[in-house]
Amino acid sequence: MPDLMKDKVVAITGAASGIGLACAKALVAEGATVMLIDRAQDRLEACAADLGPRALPLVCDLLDGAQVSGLLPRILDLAGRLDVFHANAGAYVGGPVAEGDPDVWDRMLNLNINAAFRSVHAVLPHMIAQRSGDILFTSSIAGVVPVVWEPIYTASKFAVQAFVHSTRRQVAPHGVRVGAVLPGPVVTALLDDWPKAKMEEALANGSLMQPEEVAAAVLFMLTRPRGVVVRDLVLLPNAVDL
Ligand SMILES: NC(=O)c1ccc[n+]([C@@H]2O[C@H](COP(=O)([O-])OP(=O)(O)OC[C@H]3O[C@@H](n4cnc5c(N)ncnc54)[C@H](O)[C@@H]3O)[C@@H](O)[C@H]2O)c1
Ligand SMILES: OC[C@@H](O)[C@@H](O)[C@@H](O)CO
Repeated sequence: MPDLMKDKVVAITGAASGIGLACAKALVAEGATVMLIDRAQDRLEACAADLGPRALPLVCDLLDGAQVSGLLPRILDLAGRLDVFHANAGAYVGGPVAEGDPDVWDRMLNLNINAAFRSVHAVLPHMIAQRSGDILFTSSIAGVVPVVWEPIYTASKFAVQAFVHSTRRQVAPHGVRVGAVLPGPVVTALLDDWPKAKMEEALANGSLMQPEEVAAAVLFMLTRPRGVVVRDLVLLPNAVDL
């Protein structure tokens, strides 16, 4: 069995779909025990069953602050330790600001920013105490390029980038690494919001990646020597002009 992640315990949010699920598969295949965290209980349990005994489902609504605060004890109960926390869950809203619905923005901003930061807050003391660990975000190309067709989503991922860079510097002296993978468009349910014509054009001209490409990048990031951090890894379909 490949064993690049043998004996490591990894927790991934948004693991019942898309990029989170692909990362879970890649890490289980490399010997990790993976806590699959998601609110979609049925999908989550089906995914965990599919991945085998080293994939453990943990149902959590990340928009519920109390559930997020309780994540660490639940992870430790199930897996005994925590080496990697992958704050991956996120949502997408695109379109013109003038025509947007601020209540819809609020739900996305709460998930992409507040829930992600709260989840890191819940697990960081454990990593600092053990003087080792990895915090990894799924950010986006929209975290470093102001994407004109998705200003609110772009703002959410710029916030993620600011958090990654500043928190990384706080916790590096404690042996904890913080980094982000920043993909361009990936074929997942997240892009259901894209106009049909845009999706068809992207599929036809090769400007969409598969989630497995992101999982391979995540595995690369997590398997660098402990003294090296990949702070930002931007990953684009080469046909994307961003
Ligand atoms: N798909 C892309 O093009 C793309 C590109 C760059 C970055 N990203 C980022 O990748 C991450 C994952 O997105 P994806 O494309 O795999 O999307 P996805 O929709 O396939 O998966 C998102 C998962 O998050 C879960 N989730 C949503 N709200 C939740 C909540 N309140 N509590 C718990 N779980 C919740 C969903 O149930 C789902 O399983 C997001 O942060 C997204 O911004 C996606
Ligand atoms: O729209 C371009 C990208 O921002 C988007 O497809 C993707 O990065 C979503 O995170």
